[in-house]
Order: sequence, then C-alpha cells, then structure tokens
Amino acid sequence: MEANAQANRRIATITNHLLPPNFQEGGDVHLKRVDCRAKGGAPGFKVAILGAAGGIGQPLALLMKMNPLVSVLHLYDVVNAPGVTADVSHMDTGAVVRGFLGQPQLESALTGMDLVIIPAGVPRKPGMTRDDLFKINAGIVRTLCEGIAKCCPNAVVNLISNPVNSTVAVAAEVFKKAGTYDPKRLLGVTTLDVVRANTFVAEVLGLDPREVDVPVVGGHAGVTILPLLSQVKPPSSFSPGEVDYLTDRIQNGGTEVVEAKAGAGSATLSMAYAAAKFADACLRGLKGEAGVVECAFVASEVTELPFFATKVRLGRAGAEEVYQLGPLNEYERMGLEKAKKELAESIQKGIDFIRG
Ligand SMILES: NC(=O)C1=CN([C@@H]2O[C@H](COP(=O)(O)OP(=O)(O)OC[C@H]3O[C@@H](n4cnc5c(N)ncnc54)[C@H](O)[C@@H]3O)[C@@H](O)[C@H]2O)C=CC1
Ligand SMILES: O=C([O-])CC(=O)C(=O)O
Repeated sequence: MEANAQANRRIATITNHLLPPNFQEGGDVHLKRVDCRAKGGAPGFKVAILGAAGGIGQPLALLMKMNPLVSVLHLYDVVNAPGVTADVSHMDTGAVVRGFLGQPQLESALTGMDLVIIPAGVPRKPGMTRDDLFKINAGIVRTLCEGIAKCCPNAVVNLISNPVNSTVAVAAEVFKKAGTYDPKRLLGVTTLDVVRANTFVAEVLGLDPREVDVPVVGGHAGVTILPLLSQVKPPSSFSPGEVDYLTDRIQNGGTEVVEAKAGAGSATLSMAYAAAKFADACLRGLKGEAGVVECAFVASEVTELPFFATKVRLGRAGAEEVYQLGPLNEYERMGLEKAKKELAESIQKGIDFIRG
C-alpha cells in the first residue's frame, strides 16, 4: 500500500535554473531540487520572449530553443510560464531555458538579455481592426518597455504586439523618457507580411516560395501594408488583375486568418515562424554576419514619417542601414500616399499615449 502511495505521489525533479527564486521543496506535487554540474558557458546570445505562453509565444519559444545562436532563453508571461518552460526545456538543444511568471519576475527575466521579442498582448477577433487592440496592448507594451529600459537598455527589441504601427511609437517614447532610446535597436516585426507575400506571389508565378523575394514596405495594417510587386525577385511581370488580387490578399492576410479562426484568435503559427526567422536575422547581424537584410518597421528618414517599414541591413548595432524605397510604379505611388495617411495617424496615437 505504502509503495503504491509512493508511486502515485508525483515527484518532479527540477534543476536549479528552472526554479523560481522563492521555491520550497514539498507540497502535493513533490518537486526536488537537484544541483547539476555547471555547463561550460556555451557561447551564444541571451534571448527573452515576453508573452511566451501565448499563441505566438509557445511555438516561438520552441523555434528559439532550436536556434543554435541562442545560449540562454528566458520565457516570461503573466500566466502559464512555468509549464511552457518545463516543456520546452526538455528539448535536447543547446539553449538553457528559464521561466519567469508575473510582474515581480519581469526584471529577472530581462537582466542581461541581448534580444527581447515581444508577442505579449490581446489578439483580434472577427470584425475588429488591429487599432481596436490599442487600448489594452499599448499599456502592456509600455510596462514591458519600462522593464527593458531599466534592465537591458542595450538589447535589440523585436516588437510584435499589435497595432505595430502604434506600439513601436509607444516603445520609442518610453525609451526616450528613460534616456535609453537607440532607434537602431527598436524594430517592429513585419516579417509575416513578407512571408505571406512570398507565398502568394510564388503561387501565382508557379515557383517555390523559397526562391521568391517580395519587398513589403509601409506598416503592418490594411492599406499601410504595401507590397512592391514591381521589385519582386526573380524579376516578374503581373497583369493588372494579378496585381489587384495579390495586393488585396497580402494586405488582408491577417484578416483572412482571423476570420478562418472564427473567434479563436489570429495568426500564431505562421507568425511564430516569421518572428523566429526575423530574430535569427537579428542574431546573425549581432554576431557580425555581413549582408543580413530584412524588412522591418523602424525609425526612418525614407519618408516624412518618423517610422516606416523598408528593407534594413541588420548588424552588430541593430538596424544599421535603412534602405530607400527604390523605383515605384504609378500603382505603388498611389498606394504609398494612402499608406502614409493612415500611418501618420497611427504613429501619432502611439506618441500621444506616452506624452499625453
Ligand atoms: N506583428 C505581427 O505580424 C503580428 C502580431 N500579432 C499580435 O501579437 C499579439 C499576441 O498574439 P497571440 O499570441 O495570438 O495572443 P495570445 O492571447 O494567444 O497570447 C498573448 C500572451 O500575452 C500574455 N500577456 C498579456 N499581458 C501580458 C503582460 N503584461 N506581460 C507579459 N505577457 C502578457 C498573455 O498572458 C498571453 O499568454 C497580439 O497583439 C497580436 O495582434 C499577431 C500576429 C502577427
Ligand atoms: O491580423 C492580425 O490581427 C494579426 C496580424 O497582425 C497578422 O496576422 O498579420
């Protein structure tokens, strides 16, 4: 009987690096502390994911755990971080995984990080615009960026939380207020627009999407998402009907997923893929690899707006070079005017949120 009782009693053995600072042995589920021999400090970058237990956060944690450039992976959320951390930490890849739960652990999650990826915040439901998320998500982004300014002011920040067209301005204002703002290190993630554009254009051209490169500029919402089909590689021409179809599908790709999920959220898996691809590019840049170029929503002088998405070259300092738009056709010039009008308002909304 006693043997059975013992067998039924769940005993989990958790290594020190997974334990919260206030851990005590015992309780219904018996957690045992085990001291492991220290690992010989694998070289690599320290990466934190804020919002790691969410729809994007979980698959993104999995993908970052698989990235050989990552030596330490911090998973922070206000719910369920210990479970996701225990799960991902069993993967036999190099990165050491640590979990952090709730605001009191935010500073520990951020201290020493080289790259912070932020998919924290509420997603859309059918009928909502990304801007409808502003009220909740701007506050979340403010709190998290205050933590970054305090604990890892030199980290590169990949901001995913919507509306990106406004939250990047919120983050910039928080960093300015704290005196830590470095425009090269704050990047709004628009990679999913490029990923979608590559996929849809490849379908139309009958090519493998891995061979296709579509620059997508502007911002990350509706008409602000501006695919430059005249600059597609390999060089391709499209009929007016194809241009209309592709532009509309790329601009509304997010809504396509929101409607298909019918209330269960927005893109998570393709977004985690896109975020992991972009984070990997940032890490390769930080490492000093030459010629790493991705589209991102950054501080920019390409237009009269303070932020704009274009191709940027990623290096040791973050977005080291912001590329010009290149030649646009008439259709794209008209799209650019529409995009700038909406973008200007969204950016101002983010600035006003902090400046009041
Ligand atoms: N930039 C882009 O291309 C895309 C952006 N998104 C946006 O990403 C965000 C997250 O989307 P999902 O993962 O699907 O949402 P989700 O609701 O599944 O996950 C969000 C996570 O954030 C956490 N969270 C909430 N407040 C927090 C706080 N103060 N600190 C830390 N974590 C907090 C939640 O507990 C949850 O685990 C949304 O705003 C969504 O609109 C989504 C797809 C693409
Ligand atoms: O559409 C949404 O709400 C999520 C998102 O940004 C995207 O999938 O592009």
